[in-house]
Amino acid sequence: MAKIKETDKIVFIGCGAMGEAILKGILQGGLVRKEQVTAAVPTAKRQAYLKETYGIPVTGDNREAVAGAHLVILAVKPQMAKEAVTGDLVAALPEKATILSIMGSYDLAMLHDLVPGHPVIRTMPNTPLSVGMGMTALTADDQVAPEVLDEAEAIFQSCGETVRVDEKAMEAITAISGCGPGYFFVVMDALADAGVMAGLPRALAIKLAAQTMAGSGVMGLKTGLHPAQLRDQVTSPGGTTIAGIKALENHGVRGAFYDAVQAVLDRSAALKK
Ligand SMILES: NC(=O)c1ccc[n+]([C@@H]2O[C@H](COP(=O)([O-])OP(=O)(O)OC[C@H]3O[C@@H](n4cnc5c(N)ncnc54)[C@H](OP(=O)(O)O)[C@@H]3O)[C@@H](O)[C@H]2O)c1
Ligand code: PRO
Repeated sequence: MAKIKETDKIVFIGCGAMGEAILKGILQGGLVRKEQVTAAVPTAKRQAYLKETYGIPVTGDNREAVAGAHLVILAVKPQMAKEAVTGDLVAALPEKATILSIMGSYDLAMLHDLVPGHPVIRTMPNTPLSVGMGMTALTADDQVAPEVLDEAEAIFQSCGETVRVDEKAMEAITAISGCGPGYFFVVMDALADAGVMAGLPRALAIKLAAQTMAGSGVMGLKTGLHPAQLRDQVTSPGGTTIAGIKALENHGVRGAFYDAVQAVLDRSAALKK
């Protein structure tokens, strides 16, 4: 894993759910010292929380935050980007600062318009980052120095897996791993509800559903087998699982996922207009 120099300053513009997950990963992973990180968020409550929890410098002034920055992580909602990254802030950026965005549906061209003259890295992480099990895709323009891209990747490796991709894959990746936790929590909740219907206490039903989802995911990763082969291992001929799968197929479970991914692609395209 690439090292981040002790003199390099990392700045978060916005530090909510995702920013905090990344912050926790890099501090706990020992990638940076807390003095090297600054977060800028507008509300006093969030500022106090971040300062108390992580002991990092926190400010409400984005311009002040980026002074001396090596890497600026844009972790605001895409709708807030223009409010957070003003012309004044761009003017205050050190000449060599690289911009790393985690904003969904915000492509490299839009990032260049937002922060002219700076190398930009676009990423798509996901919420399991907060428990060290994230999946992050990265893409960069050709102005990004290879060692800075290595550092960016190390940031996300401190809280999960990473993959470098061509930008044209980013929207599909958003629809699979970026939004995927949302789909799986719906499935987890539904399976737990069905367990409650079958007479299980709620807490037990949720634990069974969650551990089964986690275990199935790890099996997929560790065995490298095709999901259909893993499914076959559960389905005894004439047994119970195949009866359950038939019911899921009758309800169009596969079609539902195709539609979900297409809906994300459509929404992403609409958000860019
Ligand atoms: N959540 C996901 O599953 C996910 C996955 C991949 C990528 N993303 C992307 O990650 C980004 C952040 O999402 P999130 O879920 O972390 O959102 P979030 O929890 O709402 O955090 C947004 C942060 O931005 C801060 N903020 C708002 N206006 C600001 C401004 N003008 N200047 C500086 N900071 C400002 C907020 O500060 P206060 O707390 O003080 O209001 C908050 O800390 C989004 O662009 C999203 O597309 C999210
Ligand atoms: N969550 C963000 C959204 O819902 C981006 C990908 C995952 O827009």
